[in-house]
Amino acid sequence: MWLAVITLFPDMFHAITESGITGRAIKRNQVQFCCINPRDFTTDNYHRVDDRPFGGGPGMVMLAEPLEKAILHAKALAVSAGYSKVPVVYMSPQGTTLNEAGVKQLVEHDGLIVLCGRYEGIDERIIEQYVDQEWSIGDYVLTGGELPAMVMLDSMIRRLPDVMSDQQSAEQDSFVDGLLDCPHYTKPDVFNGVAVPAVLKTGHHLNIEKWRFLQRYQRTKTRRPELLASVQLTRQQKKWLKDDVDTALS
Ligand SMILES: O=C(NCc1ccc(CNCc2ncc[nH]2)cc1)c1csc2nc[nH]c(=O)c12
Repeated sequence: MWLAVITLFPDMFHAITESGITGRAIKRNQVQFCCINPRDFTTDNYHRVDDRPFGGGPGMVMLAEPLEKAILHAKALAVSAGYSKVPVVYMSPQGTTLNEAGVKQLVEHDGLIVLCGRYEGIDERIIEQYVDQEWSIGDYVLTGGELPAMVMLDSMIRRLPDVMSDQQSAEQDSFVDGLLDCPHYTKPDVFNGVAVPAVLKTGHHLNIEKWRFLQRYQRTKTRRPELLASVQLTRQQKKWLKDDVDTALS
């Protein structure tokens, strides 16, 4: 996947390019990643990327011209890399709140240009003339769009084929079927006097799968009941639930 990020703080992106699964995917060239700094497209002596808002008010607004040049440069890079229609995504508090469905849609594209704002935001004419989608990562205020961009890109990159060591673990992600995750345990058997649930050491895979499902269902029901509305249970899972209720009532 071809990715270009437009940002005043390219060094921040070392967090995803230099380590972990995302760093490996970039090193393996499963992802082509670059940062483009609007400041490199300024022509004034002060390399201005922002200015005061028309109409007054606090803070500054990112200037349209350096952003436009950066976007056009990113589009030119995409074309020369063989990608024609590359959407422009703007990370914005006014955007749609990102979720797994949104990530799935985004990672279907061959290429993406991600625009990160700072200050109070960017000149509205850039949004009107160049932005295809606006995404937020939640209703809390941050200092810029870079961390939201990294959150979104991390979630996208792990979904690319052959990026996750065990594709299955990616598919079984709790958010894929809508349920929260079950508890996980590893050595030692007993930690501070607390033992691992016995079923996990039986090697009885069906019982283990049943236990894990019931844990996930119970956790979702207790912590995020609203998620249950969009959960599709398999016939087997429905039977396990029935068994569990019968056992509880017996
Ligand atoms: O650029 C981002 N944030 C920087 C930022 C923060 C505050 C303001 C000023 N807003 C004034 C206002 N808001 C409502 C009414 N008046 C502008 C820009 C950002 C990108 S995606 C995302 N997702 C979750 N949270 C985020 O902050 C972000």
